[in-house]
Amino acid sequence: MPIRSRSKSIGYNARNDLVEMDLDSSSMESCDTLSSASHLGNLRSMSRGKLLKPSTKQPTKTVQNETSCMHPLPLGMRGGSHDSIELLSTRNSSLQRRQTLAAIPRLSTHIEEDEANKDTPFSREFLPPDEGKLIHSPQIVGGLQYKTSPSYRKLYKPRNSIDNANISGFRASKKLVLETMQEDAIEGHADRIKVYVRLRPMSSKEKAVGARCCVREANRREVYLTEAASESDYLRLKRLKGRYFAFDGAFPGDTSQEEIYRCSTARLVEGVLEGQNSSVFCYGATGAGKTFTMLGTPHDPGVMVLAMKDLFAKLKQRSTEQKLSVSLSYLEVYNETVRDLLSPGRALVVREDVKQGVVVAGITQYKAFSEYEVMALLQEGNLNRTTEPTRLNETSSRSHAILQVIVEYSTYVDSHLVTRIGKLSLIDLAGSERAIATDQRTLRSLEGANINRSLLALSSCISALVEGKKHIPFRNSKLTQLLKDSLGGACQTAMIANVSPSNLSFGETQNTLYWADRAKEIRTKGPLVNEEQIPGPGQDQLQLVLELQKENQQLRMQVAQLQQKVLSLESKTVAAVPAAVYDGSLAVIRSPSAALVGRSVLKENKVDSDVQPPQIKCGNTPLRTPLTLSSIKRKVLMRSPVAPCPNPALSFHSISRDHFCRKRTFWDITNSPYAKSTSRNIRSNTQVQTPSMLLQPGFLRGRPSPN
Ligand SMILES: Nc1ncnc2c1ncn2[C@@H]1O[C@H](COP(=O)(O)OP(=O)(O)OP(=O)(O)O)[C@@H](O)[C@H]1O
Repeated sequence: MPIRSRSKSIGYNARNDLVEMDLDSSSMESCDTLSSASHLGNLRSMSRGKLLKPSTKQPTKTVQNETSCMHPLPLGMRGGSHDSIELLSTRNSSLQRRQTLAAIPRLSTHIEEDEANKDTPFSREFLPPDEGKLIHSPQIVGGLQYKTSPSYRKLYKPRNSIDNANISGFRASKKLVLETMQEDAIEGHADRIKVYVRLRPMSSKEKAVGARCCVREANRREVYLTEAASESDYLRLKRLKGRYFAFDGAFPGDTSQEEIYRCSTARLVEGVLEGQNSSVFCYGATGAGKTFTMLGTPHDPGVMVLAMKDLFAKLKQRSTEQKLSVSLSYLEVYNETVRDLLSPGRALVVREDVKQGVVVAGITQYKAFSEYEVMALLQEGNLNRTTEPTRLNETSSRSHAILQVIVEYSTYVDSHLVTRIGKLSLIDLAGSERAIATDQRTLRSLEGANINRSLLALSSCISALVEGKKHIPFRNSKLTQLLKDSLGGACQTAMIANVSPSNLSFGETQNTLYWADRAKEIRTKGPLVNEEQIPGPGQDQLQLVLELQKENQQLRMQVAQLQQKVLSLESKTVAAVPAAVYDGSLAVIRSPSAALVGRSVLKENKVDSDVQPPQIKCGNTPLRTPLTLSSIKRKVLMRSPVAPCPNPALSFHSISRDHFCRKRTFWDITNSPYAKSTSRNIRSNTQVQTPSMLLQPGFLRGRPSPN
C-alpha cells in the first residue's frame, strides 16, 4: 500500500508512549511498516489527543515485527469490517500502555498534515485495543496502522458508513466537494460536467526501465505536466516548459479508492436517490488505471463497488417498505457491437426513445436486493468482458463497459409519500492506444483501431458540445450513442481522467489532460427529478371529494341531456298535432305532453295579461315556461322591424293578434303566406327543432322580400 507523503502514523516509543510520527514518503517507499518508519520518524508523544514533547532521554526503539507482511487491506466484496485496530508492537504490551490507552477512549488523531488539510484535521474514533493480542499483519492505511486480526475487528469501528474503507483524507475530500459546489453556485456552473484527474503510481515495469515522472499533482485542483529530459541534457532541460491543468480535483498516486469515490461519485449517488440520472466515466490511455478506479480489486474495491455499497446503505435508511427495486444491466461495446455481459449472446441494438432516451433493446435487467448480489453480478459480468494482455497492460480491457443501475423506491418527503426513480451509469472506457504500443496486424490492433475510433468520436462530440454546435455527432459510434444522455442530456456527470506519471506515456498523458480540460466546459441540461407523489392517508378525503365532484358533474350532464331529449320529443309531438286546440283570441295551447300526463289545460276566453297561465308539468317538473300575452308582446315589440313591410300581406301589423297569441306549429309555418309565396320547401327537420326556435316571433324578420 503506498503511503502519502508527509503523512503521520502512530506507534509507541521505547517508553511505550503513544506517539505520532512523520513519515517521509521517500523513505517509506522501501519501508512500508510502521516499525521501519519509526526509524525515520520524528516522534512526538501523544496523550489525550494532545502532542507532547518528544522524548529526548531515550532513543526511540525500533519496533520489529517479524511476522508482519504487507498485503492489501481486505476490502472484500462482502465488506468484512475492520472493527479493530492494533498498534504495532511485539514487545512490552505493558500495563502502562494499556492504562494510557484506556484513558483515551476517543482519541482524535491528526493524520494528514499537508497544506491542504491543515485546517480540516481528520479525526477518527479509537477504542482501546484488546489486551494481549499479537500482531500478525499490520497495514498502513492513510498513515494509520491496522491489524487485520479478526479478533480485533469488534473493537474498531470507523465513523463513516462504509466498512473497511480507507477514509484518510475524508474531510479533505468533503471540503473539496463543498468548494466545487460553492464555486459552481457562484459561477452558475451547476450543470457542468465535473472532471477529476487521478495519477497512478509508477509501475515496477516503468521503474525498471528508468522512467521518470512527467506529471505531478501541483495542488488539490491542479496537475503540472512537463516533458522529462535526461539529466545530462542540460540545454534541453532549460528549454523545457510545463503546463498547469486545473480540474475539479487532482489526486496523486497514493490516493485511496475511498477518497476518489467520496470526491467524484458520492454526490451523484445522492442525486440518484433524489430521482436524478447520473453518470461517471473513466477516461485515459491504456494502462492508466481506469479499470482499477472503476472496479478495483477484491481487496481494494473501486467506484462501482463503493457506489453500490453506499447506495444500498442509504436505501436501507430512507426507503419505506412499500416500494424498493434496484435493477441493473451490464453491457460492453466491443468492436462497435453492443453485448450483454450478464447474459451473453447476440449483439444488441441501440435505440433512441423519446421518453426513455437511449435504450438498448433486449438487454437483461436483473433485480438485486443487496450489494452482495450486485457484486456477484458484477463479477459474473467481468468474467464475460473482453480483456487481453497487451504489451502495456497485462489485463487490458478491450471493450467499453457500462453498468447501469435503476433505483426505484418510495420515501417520505414532508410527510408525503413519494416514489423516486433514478439512474446511475458507471462507465469504464477502454484505453486509447498507439498500435505500436500494443501488437501490430493482429486482432489486438483491430480492437485498438475500434477503440480509438470510438474515442475519436467521443472527442468530436466533446468538441461540438464545448463549441455549442447544433449538431452533435453522437451517432458516429455506439459508445457516443450510449453516452448521449450522460454528455448532453439531463444528467449529472463526472469524468475521471486517469493518467500515468511516466514520461514514457507523455503523449497519452498530454492527450488525456487536453480532452479532460475541454470536457470540463461541457454543460449538461441539468438533472431532472423523476418523482411522483403517492396520496397519503390524509389526502384520501380530498381525493374522495374530488371524485364525488366529478361524478356530480357527470350526473348533471346526464340530466341536462335527458331534459333536452324530453324537449325534442315534446316538440315532435307538438309538430305532429295538426291543429292546436285553442279557443278565442287568447289561448294557451293544449300541450300534447300535458295531455299525455292527463292534465287539464286552461282555456281562457278573455284577454287578461295579468292572469298567469297554468304551468305545464311533467310530474312535478315544469316542462317549459308558458307564454303570456304580455311576454309575447314584449318580445314582438323588441324584434319588430322599424320600417313597414312593403307587402301588406306580410307586414307585421297585418298578422292578426291571434297569430302571436298561440303557439305556432309546423303547420302554421308551412301554410303561412310567406312559405307559399317564397315557394320554399320547409325542410322536414324543422319538426325536430325545439319549440323555442319555432316560437321565435321574430322568425319572419329579416326575410327577403317576396317581390
Ligand atoms: N491508483 C493505482 N494504484 C495502484 N495500482 C494501480 C493504480 N492504477 C492502476 N494501477 C495498476 O496499473 C495497472 C493497469 O491498470 P488498469 O488495468 O486499471 O488500466 P486501464 O486504464 O484500465 O487499462 P486498459 O485501458 O488497457 O484496460 C494494473 O495492474 C493496476 O493494478
